[in-house]
Amino acid sequence: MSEPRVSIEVKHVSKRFKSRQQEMEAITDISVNVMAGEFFCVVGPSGCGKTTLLRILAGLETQTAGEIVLHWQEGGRPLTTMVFQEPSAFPWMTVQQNVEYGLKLRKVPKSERQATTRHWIKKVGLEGFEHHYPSQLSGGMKQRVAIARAFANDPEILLMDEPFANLDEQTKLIMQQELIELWEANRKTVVFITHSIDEAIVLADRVMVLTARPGRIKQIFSVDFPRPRQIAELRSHPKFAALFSQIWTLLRTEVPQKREEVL
Ligand SMILES: Nc1ncnc2c1ncn2[C@@H]1O[C@H](COP(=O)(O)OP(=O)(O)OP(=O)(O)O)[C@@H](O)[C@H]1O
Repeated sequence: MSEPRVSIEVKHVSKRFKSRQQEMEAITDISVNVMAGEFFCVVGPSGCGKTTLLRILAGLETQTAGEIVLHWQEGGRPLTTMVFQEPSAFPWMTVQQNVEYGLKLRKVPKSERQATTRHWIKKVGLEGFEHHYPSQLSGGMKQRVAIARAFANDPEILLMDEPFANLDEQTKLIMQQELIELWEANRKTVVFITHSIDEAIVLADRVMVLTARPGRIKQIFSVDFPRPRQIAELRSHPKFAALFSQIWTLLRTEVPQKREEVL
């Protein structure tokens, strides 16, 4: 069997924010390879630089030191799509127009665009809501629009910044299960930021734990539950509890440092 391909190579990346009053190191010397088709989660205390790292991967922010290499078999820069914590659907566009947006930008022919849009609207359970505007949807439905738009775009790399953080617990569970199923059928390279250890464990192939700010790699855990995964079953698995406890033991040593800093 051939070796899995590296998709994202993060080499000694640091980021320092400078303002007139102060300089602040957000992340320090992060080096990690995310493999093609891997679901890679990042957890860490609030303010440790998770979003900063993701924004650097998306090309929205420039690192102060180090290098990001995105590998793609076809050469050039792979297509990268980001899903944010806040529902990011355009309020003046219908569900259908929102999902279609990236395809339109890339000038995908109309018939293919419409078929792809229909496919993803159905996949995320928004059939019947094609002509609704985001203001007519619940929070969970808006995040479904964002996820459908991201998958419809067919990116090589999907960057997700706490996409379920603002959802109620039941909707979150449903969305996690739906995301797992979509991903298991499509195997994008995903970097997924979360505050939630159990969200990371149910979704990820590996979980990277960062220290308090400036974020450094504390440890990377492999999550070897077989796929396809069923969240409800996983959570009651003894290995789930053991892994949760290992990650929490590491993270809790970081949280007090952060509190003292804030107080
Ligand atoms: N554009 C910016 N200018 C100055 N400082 C910034 C900027 N963006 C982020 N920071 C600072 O960098 C640090 C890391 O922020 P970041 O949002 O990456 O953390 P995070 O781990 O994603 O936090 P949270 O979990 O609370 O969302 C914070 O102290 C933040 O205030």
